[in-house]
Amino acid sequence: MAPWGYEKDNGPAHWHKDCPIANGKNQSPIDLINGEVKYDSGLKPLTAKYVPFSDAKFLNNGHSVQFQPSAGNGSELTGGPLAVKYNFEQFHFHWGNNDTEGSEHRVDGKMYPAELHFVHWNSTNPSFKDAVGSGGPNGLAVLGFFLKVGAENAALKPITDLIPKVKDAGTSVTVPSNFDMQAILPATLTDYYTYDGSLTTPPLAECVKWIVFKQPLEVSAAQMEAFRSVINRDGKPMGGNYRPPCPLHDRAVKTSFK
Ligand SMILES: O=C(O)Cc1ccc(OCc2ccccc2)cc1
Ligand SMILES: [Zn+2]
Repeated sequence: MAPWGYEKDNGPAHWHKDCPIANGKNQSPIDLINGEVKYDSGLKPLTAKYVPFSDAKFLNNGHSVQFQPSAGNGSELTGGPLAVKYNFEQFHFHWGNNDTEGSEHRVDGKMYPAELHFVHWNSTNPSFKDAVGSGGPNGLAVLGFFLKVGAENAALKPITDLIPKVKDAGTSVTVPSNFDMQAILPATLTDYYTYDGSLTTPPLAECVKWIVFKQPLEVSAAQMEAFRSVINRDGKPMGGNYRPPCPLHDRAVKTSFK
Protein backbone atom coordinates (compact mmCIF):
# COMPACT_ATOMS: atom_id res chain seq x y z
CA MET A 1 0.00 0.00 0.00
CA ALA A 2 1.20 3.50 -0.77
CA PRO A 3 2.10 5.30 2.44
CA TRP A 4 -1.12 5.92 4.35
CA GLY A 5 -2.94 9.20 3.87
CA TYR A 6 -6.43 10.60 3.54
CA GLU A 7 -6.96 10.21 -0.20
CA LYS A 8 -9.29 7.70 -1.92
CA ASP A 9 -6.48 5.22 -2.54
CA ASN A 10 -4.72 5.39 0.87
CA GLY A 11 -7.29 6.83 3.29
CA PRO A 12 -8.90 5.52 6.53
CA ALA A 13 -10.82 2.72 4.72
CA HIS A 14 -7.44 1.21 3.68
CA TRP A 15 -5.58 1.50 6.99
CA HIS A 16 -6.77 -1.90 8.36
CA LYS A 17 -4.58 -3.70 5.79
CA ASP A 18 -1.37 -2.56 7.48
CA CYS A 19 -2.97 -1.99 10.90
CA PRO A 20 -5.65 -4.62 11.64
CA ILE A 21 -6.32 -2.87 14.99
CA ALA A 22 -8.16 -0.30 12.83
CA ASN A 23 -11.20 -2.54 13.36
CA GLY A 24 -10.58 -2.86 17.11
CA LYS A 25 -13.03 -2.06 19.91
CA ASN A 26 -11.16 0.94 21.32
CA GLN A 27 -10.59 3.10 18.25
CA SER A 28 -10.59 6.90 17.91
CA PRO A 29 -11.98 9.36 17.12
CA ILE A 30 -15.62 8.98 18.19
CA ASP A 31 -18.82 11.00 18.07
CA LEU A 32 -19.32 12.43 21.59
CA ILE A 33 -23.07 12.03 22.11
CA ASN A 34 -24.17 14.18 25.04
CA GLY A 35 -27.22 11.99 25.74
CA GLU A 36 -24.95 8.99 26.30
CA VAL A 37 -22.09 10.46 28.38
CA LYS A 38 -21.90 10.08 32.16
CA TYR A 39 -20.93 12.87 34.56
CA ASP A 40 -18.13 11.83 36.97
CA SER A 41 -17.73 14.22 39.93
CA GLY A 42 -14.34 12.62 40.61
CA LEU A 43 -12.89 14.17 37.43
CA LYS A 44 -10.82 17.13 38.59
CA PRO A 45 -9.25 19.82 36.37
CA LEU A 46 -6.04 19.02 34.53
CA THR A 47 -2.79 20.82 35.13
CA ALA A 48 -0.47 21.43 32.19
CA LYS A 49 2.93 22.93 33.04
CA TYR A 50 4.66 23.87 29.76
CA VAL A 51 8.18 25.26 29.85
CA PRO A 52 9.35 27.28 26.79
CA PHE A 53 11.45 25.07 24.45
CA SER A 54 14.87 26.27 23.36
CA ASP A 55 15.02 23.93 20.37
CA ALA A 56 11.73 23.00 18.70
CA LYS A 57 10.72 22.54 15.08
CA PHE A 58 7.44 23.19 13.32
CA LEU A 59 7.22 20.65 10.52
CA ASN A 60 5.08 19.25 7.71
CA ASN A 61 5.24 15.46 7.94
CA GLY A 62 2.97 14.89 4.94
CA HIS A 63 -0.21 14.32 6.96
CA SER A 64 -0.21 17.16 9.51
CA VAL A 65 1.74 20.18 10.68
CA GLN A 66 3.38 19.51 14.01
CA PHE A 67 5.26 21.33 16.80
CA GLN A 68 8.05 18.98 17.90
CA PRO A 69 10.69 19.76 20.52
CA SER A 70 14.08 18.08 20.04
CA ALA A 71 13.94 16.70 23.59
CA GLY A 72 11.82 16.84 26.73
CA ASN A 73 12.27 19.81 29.02
CA GLY A 74 10.03 18.96 31.97
CA SER A 75 6.81 20.09 30.30
CA GLU A 76 4.16 17.86 31.79
CA LEU A 77 0.47 17.09 32.28
CA THR A 78 -1.13 15.84 35.52
CA GLY A 79 -4.57 15.65 37.14
CA GLY A 80 -7.99 15.01 35.62
CA PRO A 81 -8.36 11.25 34.90
CA LEU A 82 -4.59 10.72 34.99
CA ALA A 83 -2.99 8.63 37.73
CA VAL A 84 0.59 9.65 36.96
CA LYS A 85 2.59 12.47 35.31
CA TYR A 86 2.71 12.57 31.49
CA ASN A 87 5.51 14.21 29.51
CA PHE A 88 4.70 16.57 26.62
CA GLU A 89 5.73 15.10 23.24
CA GLN A 90 4.23 17.21 20.42
CA PHE A 91 1.16 19.05 19.21
CA HIS A 92 -0.41 18.93 15.74
CA PHE A 93 -3.62 19.75 13.90
CA HIS A 94 -6.41 18.17 11.83
CA TRP A 95 -8.54 20.41 9.61
CA GLY A 96 -10.97 20.55 6.65
CA ASN A 97 -11.14 22.38 3.33
CA ASN A 98 -14.18 24.35 4.51
CA ASP A 99 -15.72 25.40 7.83
CA THR A 100 -18.24 22.52 7.93
CA GLU A 101 -15.64 19.77 8.40
CA GLY A 102 -12.19 19.14 9.82
CA SER A 103 -12.34 17.91 13.41
CA GLU A 104 -11.78 14.25 14.32
CA HIS A 105 -14.08 14.07 17.33
CA ARG A 106 -17.67 15.29 16.84
CA VAL A 107 -20.27 16.49 19.34
CA ASP A 108 -23.77 15.15 18.67
CA GLY A 109 -22.64 14.65 15.08
CA LYS A 110 -21.31 18.21 14.70
CA MET A 111 -17.81 18.63 13.23
CA TYR A 112 -15.71 21.71 13.94
CA PRO A 113 -13.42 23.23 11.28
CA ALA A 114 -10.30 21.89 13.00
CA GLU A 115 -8.96 20.04 16.04
CA LEU A 116 -5.68 20.59 17.91
CA HIS A 117 -4.02 17.64 19.70
CA PHE A 118 -1.46 17.96 22.49
CA VAL A 119 0.24 14.57 22.82
CA HIS A 120 1.79 13.42 26.14
CA TRP A 121 3.31 10.09 27.21
CA ASN A 122 3.13 8.24 30.54
CA SER A 123 6.34 9.10 32.41
CA THR A 124 6.63 5.61 33.91
CA ASN A 125 7.89 4.56 30.45
CA PRO A 126 11.45 5.24 29.21
CA SER A 127 10.26 6.94 25.98
CA PHE A 128 7.28 8.03 23.87
CA LYS A 129 7.56 4.96 21.62
CA ASP A 130 7.67 2.65 24.65
CA ALA A 131 4.55 4.38 25.98
CA VAL A 132 2.76 3.78 22.66
CA GLY A 133 3.65 0.08 22.89
CA SER A 134 3.05 -0.25 26.65
CA GLY A 135 -0.37 -1.89 26.27
CA GLY A 136 -3.62 -0.57 27.72
CA PRO A 137 -5.16 2.90 27.59
CA ASN A 138 -2.68 4.73 29.80
CA GLY A 139 0.32 4.98 27.46
CA LEU A 140 -0.55 8.40 26.06
CA ALA A 141 -2.77 11.27 27.18
CA VAL A 142 -3.95 13.46 24.30
CA LEU A 143 -5.70 16.78 24.91
CA GLY A 144 -8.12 17.61 22.10
CA PHE A 145 -9.28 21.17 21.47
CA PHE A 146 -11.88 22.00 18.84
CA LEU A 147 -11.10 25.08 16.77
CA LYS A 148 -13.88 27.34 15.51
CA VAL A 149 -13.61 30.46 13.32
CA GLY A 150 -13.80 33.74 15.24
CA ALA A 151 -11.26 36.10 16.72
CA GLU A 152 -7.58 35.77 15.87
CA ASN A 153 -5.81 33.43 18.25
CA ALA A 154 -2.81 35.45 19.44
CA ALA A 155 -1.26 32.48 21.26
CA LEU A 156 -1.32 30.35 18.08
CA LYS A 157 -0.24 33.24 15.80
CA PRO A 158 3.52 32.50 16.13
CA ILE A 159 2.70 28.98 14.87
CA THR A 160 0.18 29.88 12.12
CA ASP A 161 2.62 32.59 10.91
CA LEU A 162 5.16 29.81 10.29
CA ILE A 163 2.78 27.74 8.12
CA PRO A 164 3.91 29.31 4.80
CA LYS A 165 7.45 28.11 5.63
CA VAL A 166 6.28 24.46 5.90
CA LYS A 167 3.86 24.45 2.97
CA ASP A 168 5.49 21.37 1.40
CA ALA A 169 5.76 17.86 2.88
CA GLY A 170 9.08 17.15 4.52
CA THR A 171 9.88 20.79 5.30
CA SER A 172 10.49 22.21 8.80
CA VAL A 173 11.44 25.45 10.49
CA THR A 174 12.88 26.32 13.90
CA VAL A 175 10.36 27.82 16.32
CA PRO A 176 11.52 31.01 18.09
CA SER A 177 12.50 30.13 21.69
CA ASN A 178 10.17 32.77 23.11
CA PHE A 179 7.11 30.87 21.83
CA ASP A 180 4.77 30.47 24.82
CA MET A 181 2.90 27.15 24.39
CA GLN A 182 1.15 27.56 27.75
CA ALA A 183 -0.68 30.62 26.36
CA ILE A 184 -2.58 28.41 23.90
CA LEU A 185 -4.40 26.65 26.74
CA PRO A 186 -7.43 28.12 28.50
CA ALA A 187 -6.64 29.37 32.01
CA THR A 188 -8.48 26.43 33.59
CA LEU A 189 -8.75 22.98 32.02
CA THR A 190 -12.05 22.02 33.61
CA ASP A 191 -14.89 20.95 31.28
CA TYR A 192 -13.93 17.89 29.22
CA TYR A 193 -15.04 14.51 27.85
CA THR A 194 -12.70 11.58 28.56
CA TYR A 195 -12.60 8.01 27.26
CA ASP A 196 -10.15 5.23 26.40
CA GLY A 197 -9.17 5.19 22.73
CA SER A 198 -6.41 5.04 20.16
CA LEU A 199 -4.06 6.96 17.94
CA THR A 200 -6.18 8.39 15.11
CA THR A 201 -3.45 7.71 12.57
CA PRO A 202 -1.45 4.54 11.90
CA PRO A 203 -0.26 2.61 13.89
CA LEU A 204 -3.72 3.23 15.52
CA ALA A 205 -2.46 1.74 18.80
CA GLU A 206 -5.13 1.54 21.52
CA CYS A 207 -2.96 3.35 24.06
CA VAL A 208 -4.65 6.74 24.52
CA LYS A 209 -6.51 8.36 27.38
CA TRP A 210 -8.46 10.95 25.35
CA ILE A 211 -9.37 14.26 27.01
CA VAL A 212 -11.49 16.44 24.68
CA PHE A 213 -12.43 19.91 25.90
CA LYS A 214 -16.01 21.08 25.60
CA GLN A 215 -15.12 24.74 24.93
CA PRO A 216 -13.66 25.33 21.44
CA LEU A 217 -10.70 27.63 20.91
CA GLU A 218 -11.13 30.41 18.34
CA VAL A 219 -8.89 31.09 15.33
CA SER A 220 -9.42 33.75 12.68
CA ALA A 221 -10.57 32.99 9.12
CA ALA A 222 -7.06 34.01 7.99
CA GLN A 223 -5.51 31.46 10.39
CA MET A 224 -7.85 28.76 9.05
CA GLU A 225 -6.86 29.73 5.48
CA ALA A 226 -3.20 29.31 6.43
CA PHE A 227 -3.87 25.64 7.35
CA ARG A 228 -5.74 25.18 4.05
CA SER A 229 -2.66 26.31 2.09
CA VAL A 230 -0.62 23.35 3.37
CA ILE A 231 0.23 20.66 0.80
CA ASN A 232 0.48 16.92 1.47
CA ARG A 233 2.91 14.32 0.14
CA ASP A 234 0.89 14.00 -3.12
CA GLY A 235 1.01 17.76 -3.74
CA LYS A 236 -2.67 18.16 -2.85
CA PRO A 237 -4.18 20.38 -0.11
CA MET A 238 -3.71 18.61 3.23
CA GLY A 239 -7.16 19.66 4.41
CA GLY A 240 -9.38 16.68 5.19
CA ASN A 241 -6.65 15.00 7.32
CA TYR A 242 -9.20 13.66 9.80
CA ARG A 243 -10.34 10.10 10.47
CA PRO A 244 -14.12 9.59 10.57
CA PRO A 245 -15.70 8.53 13.89
CA CYS A 246 -15.27 4.90 15.02
CA PRO A 247 -17.80 2.65 16.86
CA LEU A 248 -17.91 3.18 20.64
CA HIS A 249 -18.59 -0.55 21.34
CA ASP A 250 -18.86 -1.03 25.11
CA ARG A 251 -16.84 2.02 26.19
CA ALA A 252 -18.13 4.75 28.48
CA VAL A 253 -17.52 8.45 27.82
CA LYS A 254 -17.24 10.38 31.08
CA THR A 255 -17.56 14.13 31.55
CA SER A 256 -16.13 16.42 34.18
CA PHE A 257 -19.18 18.67 33.71
CA LYS A 258 -22.94 18.17 34.18
O1 LIG B 1 -3.26 12.97 18.23
C1 LIG B 1 -3.48 11.99 17.53
O2 LIG B 1 -3.94 12.05 16.38
C2 LIG B 1 -3.10 10.68 18.16
C3 LIG B 1 -1.68 10.37 17.83
C4 LIG B 1 -0.68 10.62 18.75
C5 LIG B 1 0.65 10.26 18.47
C6 LIG B 1 0.94 9.67 17.26
O3 LIG B 1 2.23 9.28 17.04
C7 LIG B 1 2.47 8.55 15.83
C8 LIG B 1 3.57 7.57 16.09
C9 LIG B 1 3.36 6.54 17.01
C10 LIG B 1 4.38 5.62 17.22
C11 LIG B 1 5.59 5.73 16.54
C12 LIG B 1 5.78 6.76 15.62
C13 LIG B 1 4.76 7.70 15.39
C14 LIG B 1 -0.06 9.45 16.30
C15 LIG B 1 -1.37 9.82 16.58
ZN1 LIG C 1 -4.12 14.09 16.10
